[in-house]
Amino acid sequence: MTTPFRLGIAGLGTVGRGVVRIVAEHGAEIATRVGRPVEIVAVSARDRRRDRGVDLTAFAWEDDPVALARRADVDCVIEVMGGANGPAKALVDAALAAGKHVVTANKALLARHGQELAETAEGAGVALAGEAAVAGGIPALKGLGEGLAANRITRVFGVLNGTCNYILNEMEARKAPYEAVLADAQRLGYAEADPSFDVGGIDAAHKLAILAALAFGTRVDFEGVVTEGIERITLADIETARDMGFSIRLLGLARMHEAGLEQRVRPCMVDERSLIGALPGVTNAVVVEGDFVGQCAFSGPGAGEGPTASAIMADVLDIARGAVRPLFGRAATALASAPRLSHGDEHSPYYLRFTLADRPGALAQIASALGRQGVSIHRMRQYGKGDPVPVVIVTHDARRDAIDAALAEIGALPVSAEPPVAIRIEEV
Ligand SMILES: NC(=O)C1=CN([C@@H]2O[C@H](COP(=O)(O)OP(=O)(O)OC[C@H]3O[C@@H](n4cnc5c(N)ncnc54)[C@H](O)[C@@H]3O)[C@@H](O)[C@H]2O)C=CC1
Ligand SMILES: N[C@@H](CC=O)C(=O)O
Ligand code: NA
Repeated sequence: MTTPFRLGIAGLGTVGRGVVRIVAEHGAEIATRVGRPVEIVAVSARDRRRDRGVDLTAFAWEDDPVALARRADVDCVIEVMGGANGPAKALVDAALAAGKHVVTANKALLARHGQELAETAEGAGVALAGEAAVAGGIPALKGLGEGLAANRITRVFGVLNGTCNYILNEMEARKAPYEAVLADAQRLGYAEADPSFDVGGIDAAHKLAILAALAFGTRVDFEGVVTEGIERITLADIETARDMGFSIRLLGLARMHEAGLEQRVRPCMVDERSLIGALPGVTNAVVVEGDFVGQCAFSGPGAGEGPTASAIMADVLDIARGAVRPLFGRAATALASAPRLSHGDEHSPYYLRFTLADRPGALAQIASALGRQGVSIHRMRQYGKGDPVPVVIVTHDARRDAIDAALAEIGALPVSAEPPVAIRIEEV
């Protein structure tokens, strides 16, 4: 009789439920692939009485997730509670200390504590795996860490937050305001418990920090990700972008320069016909450039019950087969510190939106502030005749620090009715 591989699941929300379903529906095939049964033995969540639409009667219940982590009959703990600190961190610490493998979907935890946790797991000879944490169902970590492992990576970028992609697409399709579409993303189980992590770019920054460590062999540096969300993007920006042949995407990008590691998450305008520009709904994409392979793109569902549970179980199957791989593709203690590229050194063409009082000379003040910072104008357009009136300017290639300085100056002018918005135009 083969020994089963026994799972304990902490968290029974969107993702935890999906894991229960996938084991129930595909248990027999999974056992054939792995060569032994994979079974859930215990679960933990906040409310034992709640009906979650899945049968939990065969599993032991633990009110305390840390107790679940310490159970002698659990080989692998699946952490799908969320949160960088608090119970999720306590659970993972306890599981690793007890010599259990850990599979987690928690990018906040890995971005903040992944370095230390990976060192602990590797020291204990157990797995710490997080495929579900980056780009949901897409095998991004596997693709980068295994499939492309022989390459020197030059750049990694992509759309890493499903909620934002969904919001940007739906705002345009339904001509709906941002708030209504965000409520749908929450109802569909895409958004984080605190959705400001999605729309503020923090969730994508968590994922980018993990990807960058894997890509460049550098220590996880979440604090070094320059982060800007989509909160100030309007339907008018989306429609203007479309008019110019662009889609607006929340793009995460990491690249190693001689001067340091560039890590940024920002709304960007990209060619609407590109892979990134055409991503529908909640779809994510991760594009990796390697020196020998060239460019490889992975795309697929980045959030939701099924895709995330699929990624969790991919890690579980690996571990059940005996494959215990380092989370960052090499020993965590071998990851190097990299200097951060100064954010002002970024450069590209920019789309700038100003909301100006309709007064003689208003445009001249904008143009001269841009000129003083050495920002050259490529196109300019005034929309409508209201007061205040939106004015859009597309620049030639410009340094980010010059754009920021010009915008600070313009935002303080009496003719500025709202703070200006800058969206980078990116080649993808
Ligand atoms: N929903 C999605 O599409 C994706 C989610 N993730 C990550 O997966 C994790 C879980 O996400 P969801 O399932 O969407 O969250 P959720 O909010 O639907 O479920 C969280 C579960 O954890 C339990 N929980 C939370 N705090 C607890 C505590 N202190 N003690 C005991 N139980 C506690 C809750 O009772 C609930 O059952 C998060 O780290 C999230 O970032 C990752 C990829 C995609
Ligand atoms: N909230 C996240 C969930 C997956 O990581 C997203 O929208 O991408
Ligand atoms: Na993934």
